[in-house]
Amino acid sequence: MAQPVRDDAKPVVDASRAAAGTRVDLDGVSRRYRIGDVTVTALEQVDLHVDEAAFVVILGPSGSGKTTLLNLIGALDVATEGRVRVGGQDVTAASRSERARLRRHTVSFVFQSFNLFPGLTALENVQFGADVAGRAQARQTAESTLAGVGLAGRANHFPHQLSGGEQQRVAIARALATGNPVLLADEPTGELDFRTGVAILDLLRKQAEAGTTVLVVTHNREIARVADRVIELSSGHIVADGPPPGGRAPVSELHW
Ligand SMILES: Nc1ncnc2c1ncn2[C@@H]1O[C@H](COP(=O)(O)OP(=O)(O)OP(=O)(O)O)[C@@H](O)[C@H]1O
Repeated sequence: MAQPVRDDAKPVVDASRAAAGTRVDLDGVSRRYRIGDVTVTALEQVDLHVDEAAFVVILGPSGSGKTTLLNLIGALDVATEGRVRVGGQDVTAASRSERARLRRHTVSFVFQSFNLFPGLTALENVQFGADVAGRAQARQTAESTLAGVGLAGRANHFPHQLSGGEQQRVAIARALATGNPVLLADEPTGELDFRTGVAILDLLRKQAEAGTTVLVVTHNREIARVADRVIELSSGHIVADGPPPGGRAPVSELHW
């Protein structure tokens, strides 16, 4: 049995980066895909300004543009119109190498589909995050981060030997081990049971409190209750933006 996520799990922060704080700004951002004669608009004229160290949840139905939004902020995709800035750096105008540097040192991702390396163990996957970000003592960082998500006992297991939820926790640990100041998570609790999901949310919350700017995509309205701010997307537009109704709830109050 894997260990549960530790209640005392500490956020992983590279103080030299997080202390600088990193805000995210989108101005008039659209993303359109052209497929033959058809144009699909994934995002339309989105303006969004996120403060450093905020814990933001992006809500919306399937196809509303949530993943597209994260991909643009994380420099995995380029806007068709408008400007995306991360920590003041214009991602839209950045060269390929500048975008690669941003992905290494500023923004880390938890993907919906995990994207773990099948030939690396859980620990090696997590250490990869720390190595790519150039962290000193990458091995120790990886070990403590993996323990923080309750998987110290699975360090030498390969992804195919782990359950979906365990793979998700390795993916989260890999993103945390970078120590990057912006964390983007696409449905990070989708594969997790209630208790593990709540513990992971708590870890992400603490990460934001320690200085990381955290944006979490979800379908789950209950998760949104723990955010500082909830942004709702519908058909590529922001249709609501503000604190959760009733104010921010502690993670311990969640039910799902
Ligand atoms: N590479 C692509 N080519 C064409 N259309 C795309 C592409 N990527 C996304 N889209 C379209 O853009 C819209 C938004 O997609 P996106 O993946 O951002 O939605 P989402 O809210 O993340 O959905 P889900 O919750 O199902 O993951 C959808 O209509 C989708 O079909």
